[in-house]
Amino acid sequence: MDTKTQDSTSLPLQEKIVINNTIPRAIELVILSLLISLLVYRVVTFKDQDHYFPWLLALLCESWFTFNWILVVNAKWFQCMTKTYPERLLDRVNELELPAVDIFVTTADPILEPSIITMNTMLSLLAVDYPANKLALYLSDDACSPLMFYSLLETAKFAKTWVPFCKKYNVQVRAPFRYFTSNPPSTDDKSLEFQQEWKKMKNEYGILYKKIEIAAQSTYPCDRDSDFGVFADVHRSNHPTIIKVVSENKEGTPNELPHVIYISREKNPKHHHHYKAGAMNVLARVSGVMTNAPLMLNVDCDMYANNPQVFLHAMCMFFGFKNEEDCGFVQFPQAFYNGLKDDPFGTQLVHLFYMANGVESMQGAFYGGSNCFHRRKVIYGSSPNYAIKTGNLDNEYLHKMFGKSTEMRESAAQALSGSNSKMENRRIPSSFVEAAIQVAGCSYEYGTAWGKKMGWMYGSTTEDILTGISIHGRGWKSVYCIPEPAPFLGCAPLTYPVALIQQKRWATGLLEVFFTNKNPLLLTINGKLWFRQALVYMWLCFWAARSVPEICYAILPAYCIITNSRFLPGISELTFLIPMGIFVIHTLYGLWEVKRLGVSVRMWWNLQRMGRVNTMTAWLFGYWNVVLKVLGLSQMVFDVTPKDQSSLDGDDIDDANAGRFTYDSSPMIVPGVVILLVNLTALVSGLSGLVNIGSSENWMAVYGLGEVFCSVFVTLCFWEYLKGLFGNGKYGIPSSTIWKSGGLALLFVQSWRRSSQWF
Ligand SMILES: O=c1ccn([C@@H]2O[C@H](COP(=O)(O)OP(=O)(O)O[C@H]3O[C@H](CO)[C@@H](O)[C@H](O)[C@H]3O)[C@@H](O)[C@H]2O)c(=O)[nH]1
Ligand SMILES: [Mn+2]
Repeated sequence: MDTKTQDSTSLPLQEKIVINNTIPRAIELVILSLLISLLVYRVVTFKDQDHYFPWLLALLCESWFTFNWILVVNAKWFQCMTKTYPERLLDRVNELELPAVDIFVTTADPILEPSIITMNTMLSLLAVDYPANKLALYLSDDACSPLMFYSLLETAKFAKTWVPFCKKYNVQVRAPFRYFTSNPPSTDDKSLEFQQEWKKMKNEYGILYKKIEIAAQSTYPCDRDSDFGVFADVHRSNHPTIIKVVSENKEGTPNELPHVIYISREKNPKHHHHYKAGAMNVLARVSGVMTNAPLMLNVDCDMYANNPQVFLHAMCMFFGFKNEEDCGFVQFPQAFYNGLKDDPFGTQLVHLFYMANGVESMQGAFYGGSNCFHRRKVIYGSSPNYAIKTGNLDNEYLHKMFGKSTEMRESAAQALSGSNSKMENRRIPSSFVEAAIQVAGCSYEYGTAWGKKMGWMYGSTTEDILTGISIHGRGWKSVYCIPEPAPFLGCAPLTYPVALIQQKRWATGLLEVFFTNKNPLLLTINGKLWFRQALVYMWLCFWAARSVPEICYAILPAYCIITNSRFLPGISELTFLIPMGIFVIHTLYGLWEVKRLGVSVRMWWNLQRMGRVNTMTAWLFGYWNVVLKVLGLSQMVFDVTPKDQSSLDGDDIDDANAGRFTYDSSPMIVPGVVILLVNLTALVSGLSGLVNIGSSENWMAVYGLGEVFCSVFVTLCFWEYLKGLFGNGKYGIPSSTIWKSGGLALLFVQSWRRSSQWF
């Protein structure tokens, strides 16, 4: 063996890099000790207060904030990340040994999720750097849309030239809508042949785009007598299963296209379809009987693969750990190609970076619903290092877990015992269509473990976190992989009402997790979830619950100014330094934290204020949703986030107005407007009080400076709402919302004025 190969085979495929975290940790502890001092101070001075109510409320809120801060400190305590070396992979692993991967793309609505976006995602995945005979691409269409099917047929045809083109010229961005937005490559560095092919490809993509656009405009895009006959007279919420093998790599050659399969699972109003989690379970079963790859990748319809090496990075993780337990799944980050500058609505998840690096030192990344490679056997409920031989799995057990389909049970036994990774087991999808239709039926799951003990878990609108926690609860670890360039890019919400709906769904789903049997504390006691990881899950679950103390705290300063009471120490007292210290250090620390990520100060401020605004509006509704659900009064719905097509139509998004707040009549805005109005009333009444006192008296003694400062701060956080009160058209808050909120604000202020004497 020569030295070169010896070196490269001994080098690791992945490496954990520990990041020095001493200074942040010290600052976090300073903040924590200040918070605790504040609590002690409140308790000690409680009996000296003229007004007990604001003091008590402040104590309760601050106790919660301290608890939350402890969860944050725990989450970020050790920081590390895992680096991958795909260039070493093929020295260590023979291409033939690379495992097969079944790829799942979910879509649910051809209007909210334009099919051309989904098709670009498909194209980017068809063209990844990985042997095509190891891949099968499944598209789940919850809308049962003939347009989607038509688009997929056309896309598969286009892919026959697109994929070889990408591979021949090593194209970096393999989603055509992104690739062709940049100018034609300059002449000097590329050959004439490339120039010509580039133009030809661009032209062909233009034709595909046009075809899909025209089809989208007609009610029924295609000929009823052809392949599309099955779509005639179906209703999206009531129809039989449709499964079509769109393209098949029968010869199993690595340079052809992967298999492409269209699935629209059976729907019937009598059976709950469990939204995305339900779709994922159907995908797991259908792919189980059709191709049964040992690994699966799942992406949302808008998340195209932006880095063609992404599969190789994932394999560095799967092959790089000695112990498979250390790599239950591999999660790639969610980033956005259309992210608005400086994240005005606070939806791009940038600030979760330190949390992600923190859990990487524990059990590992959260499953984020998209951009994740799973082991099939992990999804099938197996525990780490639990060796199963096919013969050991008795039929009764398989029946109870996986359902009645014989093919399903056989394939599950293979997956659990690991025998599906053998090349000899390669399957041809079209010979399993019948079996696949059976397992995609809407009543197939009854009496089985799907959604309860294995598969994607039911019971939360954030099925990702629920599924991830149950995997960690069985003792698996996971890894977060952040290669350059960004592995996947998707569509961020582009308007405020859409961002609100998404935030509400997340907050709802996360709190729902707490009320299932996958509760983090339960899984630590009964399962194998690490205690510290459980605390991080708690931090996540409690997003919605944070709304209540935050709202109380945002209203407190106004209450105090209006009722002439106090919730903070006076400015002349030494103890004033405690809350001031918390505010100043926390602010500067937050600024430094995002600065280290290389984002602008403007973005920091947006994250700050939207952190507050989202908590007090969307998350409050998330909280109510869960309360109603726990009381049995309502059921959850998964509202799909609209994916914006304008960015790929080449319509310049109106730059001046991009990121400007728009409003609809959503009730979620009401609490925000009430908080704003109450604080404005307090500031105005405070000011007019000052005028009456005259200059001779010490006005500082009358109004607590701390309270006024807090009130101004809350107003600044809701500055966009203030603009919305006076805005026109969609930029204005609807007058009905203003009236409702105004009424509520008035009610609060009046009742405080009357009742404050008693507390
Ligand atoms: O009944 C449904 C509803 C949704 N989806 C699909 O689910 C995906 C995510 O939906 P989206 O509206 O884009 O939600 P987001 O809030 O953007 O998604 C984030 O949050 C979800 C819930 O936590 C995760 O499932 C996602 O992976 C994660 O990207 C999309 O591909 C949809 O097509 C379905 O397949 N069936
Ligand atoms: Mn999305």
